[in-house]
Amino acid sequence: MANGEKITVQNGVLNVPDHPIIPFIEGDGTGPDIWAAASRVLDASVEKAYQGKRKIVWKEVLAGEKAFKQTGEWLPQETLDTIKEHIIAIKGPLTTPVGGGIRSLNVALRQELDLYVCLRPVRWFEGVPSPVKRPQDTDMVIFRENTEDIYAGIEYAKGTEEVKKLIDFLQNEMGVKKIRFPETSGIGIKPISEEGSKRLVRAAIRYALKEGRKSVTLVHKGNIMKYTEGAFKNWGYEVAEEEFGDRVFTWAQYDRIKAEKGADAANEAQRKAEEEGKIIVKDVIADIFLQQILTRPKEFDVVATMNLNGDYISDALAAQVGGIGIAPGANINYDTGHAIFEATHGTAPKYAGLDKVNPSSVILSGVLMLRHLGWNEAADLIIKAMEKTIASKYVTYDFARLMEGATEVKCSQFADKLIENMA
Ligand SMILES: NC(=O)C1=CN([C@@H]2O[C@H](COP(=O)(O)OP(=O)(O)OC[C@H]3O[C@@H](n4cnc5c(N)ncnc54)[C@H](OP(=O)(O)O)[C@@H]3O)[C@@H](O)[C@H]2O)C=CC1
Ligand SMILES: O=C(O)CCC(=O)C(=O)O
Ligand SMILES: [Mg+2]
Repeated sequence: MANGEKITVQNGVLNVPDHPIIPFIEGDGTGPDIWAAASRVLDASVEKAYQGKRKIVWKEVLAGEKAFKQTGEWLPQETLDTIKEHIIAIKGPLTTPVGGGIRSLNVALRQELDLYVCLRPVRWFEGVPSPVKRPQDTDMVIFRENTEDIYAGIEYAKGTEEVKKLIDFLQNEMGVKKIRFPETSGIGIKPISEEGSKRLVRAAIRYALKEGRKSVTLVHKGNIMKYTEGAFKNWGYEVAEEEFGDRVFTWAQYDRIKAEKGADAANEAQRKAEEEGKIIVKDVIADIFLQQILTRPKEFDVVATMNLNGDYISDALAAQVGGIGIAPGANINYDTGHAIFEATHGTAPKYAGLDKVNPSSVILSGVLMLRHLGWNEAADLIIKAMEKTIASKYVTYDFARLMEGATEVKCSQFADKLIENMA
């Protein structure tokens, strides 16, 4: 089956042939260097784990600068169709200009395929340099909503007809008096829906139950944005209690018990729930969360949040375990089975073509993909090789500059060493 076969889905369950065709986007900037390294590591792990019985058949699809050069389009329809058809894909980073130009292709891919969960696990590998004293205490899994929020792209530039119309509507029909400088404002709109929030929190709770995690924390700024972020929190508690009633204990329940029977009774109810192995569903306001992940990381486990908070939190948490050179991710629709695996970081343009940056984020995104396919033996080989390689201080520049006695290697050499360490 040299040409490979398509992955299919039935009732949300993947059917993975031994030679699945998996589309990949190489990415812009450092993408080509990283992808060359990552694909070699993924292939080697599959070869070693299954002795030739299984093999990924890679199929390149175009997006970003390479697509624009070859087709005149940034995100060709053919790319979207191919990914839709093959269910699973993996990608390198794509450039988004700031303050004008094309809108994010990364966001477009997520929205077009309705990949509503951006899953970003954050764990520490022994030996990785970190700015915190106990990086091993950070072990969280971010569920970032991936299709709504200000990422919906409803935004109008200062001085345009659109923004004038919108401001006029807000002032004259909605009675808005608080636009401080109406003549020179741009306006962005933040849609957050009940469906979008509930499907995200549902996925986070299911994950927590399946993986034996202890808590799901809803992170929001609901004190300020009451009907978007505050509503997200309320809908999160609703879905937890309505759909997972006997397997969770929520802080909304805690508050009700406290109001009725006092704090001791509420504490006792939570203690009992923890003892019974129930998932604690709690919430925290986003600003203090960013302090507490540093000061009390052990208190957080699965984190469910909206798009913008999730974007900030992803990079902040990645820093605690060694930075975005080692921060993987997956964009998933749990209903259709579609998923695109990608790193948390971007194109790091100043390092493009230097064979320099850390390929671990895309490699670990590949590990998430292998696990998603059920190919755990290959995934385990990569994790073991990564642990061994980092422990031997054979690392790319980002880790080398923070480690004593490290051997700094190129992106491709790091991949070579991982492959060697699979043996
Ligand atoms: N999903 C995606 O495709 C994403 C795309 N982007 C896009 O990428 C472009 C650049 O964004 P920018 O904000 O500079 O963020 P980047 O993540 O591209 O880079 C910021 C810094 O992070 C470090 N870094 C990034 N990648 C690696 C790596 N593989 N190994 C080691 N260190 C790494 C480097 O730090 P240092 O210089 O200190 O070594 C780099 O200068 C923008 O167009 C942005 O929109 C951004 C995020 C995600
Ligand atoms: O699309 C982009 O350019 C940025 C995306 C991003 O920051 C992310 O995926 O975390
Ligand atoms: Mg980001």
